Amino acid sequence: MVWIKICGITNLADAETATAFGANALGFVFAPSKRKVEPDTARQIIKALPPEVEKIGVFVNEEVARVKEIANYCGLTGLQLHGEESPDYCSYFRNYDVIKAFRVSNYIDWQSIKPYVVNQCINKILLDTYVPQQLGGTGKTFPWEIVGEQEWEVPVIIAGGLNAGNAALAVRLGKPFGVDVASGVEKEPGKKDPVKLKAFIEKARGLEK
Ligand SMILES: O=C(O)c1ccccc1N[C@@H]1O[C@H](COP(=O)(O)O)[C@@H](O)[C@H]1O
Repeated sequence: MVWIKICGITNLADAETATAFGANALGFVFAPSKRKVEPDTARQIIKALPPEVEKIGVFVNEEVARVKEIANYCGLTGLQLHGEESPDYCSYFRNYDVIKAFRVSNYIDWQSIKPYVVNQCINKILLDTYVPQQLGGTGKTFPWEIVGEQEWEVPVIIAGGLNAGNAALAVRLGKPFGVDVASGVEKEPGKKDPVKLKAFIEKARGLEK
């Protein structure tokens, strides 16, 4: 069954709704974003969530000490490093599930990803759509078939522009370990739409009636 992360959680109601519909992981953005959440808020939400739900902090080129401080304070279980973090940087977080994001246009630059895999400093790869001057949450897709054409040595997550209308195709073409969505299940930035959330999870998992 495909692993699903719902990103850009800013309030408990959305976190509980996504969890009830079967999300495996929730994402909390601590980088500059329309979905940015304060550590105090994230901590309160995370405290109320069941242990089996993964709590992933999203960071972009943040200082190592600050990432560790927020992760510890909030009770994060994983880190999504969405900037230009190096393999050495990633290896500072051995106690966390480390997801390294790489931005993709119409091909995958395996040479830039390989050092992270060879050094075993990450647990998962996330492929998000390259949009100049935007760090994430772009709402734009890339050709998912380029993921499915390759053998991966670590679990791969597809992100970028996913929604209930395209999730099933992304999973069929890309054959990923998981999918991640932020803007495609929102009413407005930082507020999720329960109807879109439910439909996304059902479509990604092929469970729709
Ligand atoms: O969601 C954000 O605002 C964000 C900001 C900075 C870095 C990453 C961010 N989110 C990640 O972006 C991708 C794609 O999002 P979308 O579904 O296209 O809106 C996803 O991996 C989010 O985790």
